[in-house]
Amino acid sequence: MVVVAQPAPPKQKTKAKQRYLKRKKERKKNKPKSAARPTHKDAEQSESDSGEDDDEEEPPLPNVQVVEKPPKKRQKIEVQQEMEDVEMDEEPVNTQQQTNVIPQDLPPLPSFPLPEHPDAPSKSDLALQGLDQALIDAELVNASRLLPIPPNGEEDGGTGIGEKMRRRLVDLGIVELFAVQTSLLPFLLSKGLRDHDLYRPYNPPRDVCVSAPTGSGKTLAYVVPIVEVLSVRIVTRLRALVVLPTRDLVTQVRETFEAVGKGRGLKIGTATGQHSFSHEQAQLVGGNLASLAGGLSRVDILICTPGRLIDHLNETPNFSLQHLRFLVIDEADRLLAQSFQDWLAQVLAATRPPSDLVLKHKEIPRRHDAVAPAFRSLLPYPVLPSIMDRRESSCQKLLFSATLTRDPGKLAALDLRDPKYFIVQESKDTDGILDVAMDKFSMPATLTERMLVCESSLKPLFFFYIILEHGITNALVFTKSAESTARLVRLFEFFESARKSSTTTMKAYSSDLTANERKTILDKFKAQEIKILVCSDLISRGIDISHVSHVVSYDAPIDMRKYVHRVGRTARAGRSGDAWTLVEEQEARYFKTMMKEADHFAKLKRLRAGEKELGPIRGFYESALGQLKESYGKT
Ligand SMILES: Nc1ncnc2c1ncn2[C@@H]1O[C@H](COP(=O)(O)OP(=O)(O)OP(=O)(O)O)[C@@H](O)[C@H]1O
Repeated sequence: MVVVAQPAPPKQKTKAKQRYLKRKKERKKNKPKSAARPTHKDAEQSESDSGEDDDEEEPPLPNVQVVEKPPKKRQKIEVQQEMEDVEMDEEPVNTQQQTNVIPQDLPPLPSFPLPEHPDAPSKSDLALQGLDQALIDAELVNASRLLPIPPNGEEDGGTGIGEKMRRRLVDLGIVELFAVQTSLLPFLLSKGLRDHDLYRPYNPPRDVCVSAPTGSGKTLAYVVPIVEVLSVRIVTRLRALVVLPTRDLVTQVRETFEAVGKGRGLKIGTATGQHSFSHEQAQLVGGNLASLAGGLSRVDILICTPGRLIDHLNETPNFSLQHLRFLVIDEADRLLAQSFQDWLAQVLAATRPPSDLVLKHKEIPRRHDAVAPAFRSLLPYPVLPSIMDRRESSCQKLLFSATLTRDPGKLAALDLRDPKYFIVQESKDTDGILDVAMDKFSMPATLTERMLVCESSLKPLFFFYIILEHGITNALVFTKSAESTARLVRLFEFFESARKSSTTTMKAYSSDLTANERKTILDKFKAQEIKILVCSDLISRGIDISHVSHVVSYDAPIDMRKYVHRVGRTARAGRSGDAWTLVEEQEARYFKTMMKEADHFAKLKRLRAGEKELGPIRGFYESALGQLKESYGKT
């Protein structure tokens, strides 16, 4: 059925529109006749309704009746709705028109790859960024490298050491050089030194940083060259200074110097605060004349802790570092972390000539090596070849550690001169430079590592279990404090008496004891009269006791450096060793993460102990615990 549309009633015009239409009519009237075209009234009407201001006349519309279809209102709204879903920001559009213009057979839009986020740089990439060039150029040394020492004859076999020293080493049972020594000795004992070339003011030596695993022979790597070089000296001056973090290490290194330097006439001194200050002063310097040129040293080599060194620098007359040919910082990362009175800055300043000092004639000794070359410009007369020649301090800094820091701030404080790095790595497959950059440490290949996760309240029981079950003796046991050490030893004594056993002797070694008590205990342990020594981290670094076959971390170490040094008390010099770590359940996650970050977790054997294992000794343990409570109650 066809419906004839009724014309819509005329709309009410606003005053503004009426004014507009009037002006429009007037404009049309004023137009020239030729330009005018016939218009259709309806068209004019619709145009004016649309509100467009257009002077162009519409072509005449045919006079037809308009037949309109019923409006598809609902459909239109739906389309509009869809559009809104898609483009929220756009103006509503004439959807009808739009659908009309989109051709149906368009090819699909090309798809572009999604924007990609660049991968975050790996930890290793980050570690290598901004790395010191000296570290990048490090000499990598394979830990398995050995070099036989020819005992007799002119040929040194590439070791760089003289005949006398070779004979001495062989006498000490050292018939081959360990990896770190194979590189360092020839480097430090370059040709010419044996021709009485003590100082090299015009061609000063390069400083050295060494990273090598625990027990790999770092001590001999500096003791041998120092003895070799200083043996040519005429006047006794303090020419080698070895700084170590603890008194026990000072004693140990002194013994090595004495053994290696036997028959060379070098005088060796120590300063640790173990003796009175005046006693130490009398050992180190002679004479009453203050500021005697070059100091008046009684020792060629001084081995000391940083605190006591600073005391002597500040308060001992005639104590001078102007002659230093070697400054050794062993356990360097630990010492550089120690800011005691800014010891390093004070030591370095003392090796350089002061700007305001001029030596007087009577102070000037006659022997040619009595005043260090770098200090000779202070003399009141020119010294050949010319006073204007630039002479640098010949003090060569040697840094050693199994966990060498790469902290640029700490290394910068050392003011290293053209440093040369040596990195000893256990495996050929690892990247030693990257490992140092990422604080991943090389361990002795002969070390076996185990961990045992335990309930914290039963930790002593687990500890006694591994001692008995695995026959642990000749062991160092590390705890977190002196108090914890004392308690564990006491509990073990009660445990042993409950078992009616006295085969295993266990003693505490801690800062609670006097220096003499500690020495006695350490000597007994070295003589194997004491089987197990329980200690805090006091002796976790550097201490070299060859028969230590086990290390137990009763309290798990809180950082990787501590772990490396503790476990490094065994498996030294190529011997095998076992390291155990007891990890409380609540610490397990942290400990595992620490190990994983150091790429070391896979090396750990994980062990368990349940009631089946612990049951047989639980009764003794509970009895010991009761006795311990009672004894603490009494005290
Ligand atoms: N060439 C060698 N031949 C035989 N034994 C050696 C040799 N070099 C060193 N040793 C012995 O190896 C042991 C470990 O040496 P040293 O104490 O110097 O290790 P280290 O690298 O300083 O360890 P740490 O990092 O724990 O201080 C010592 O007993 C030392 O006498």
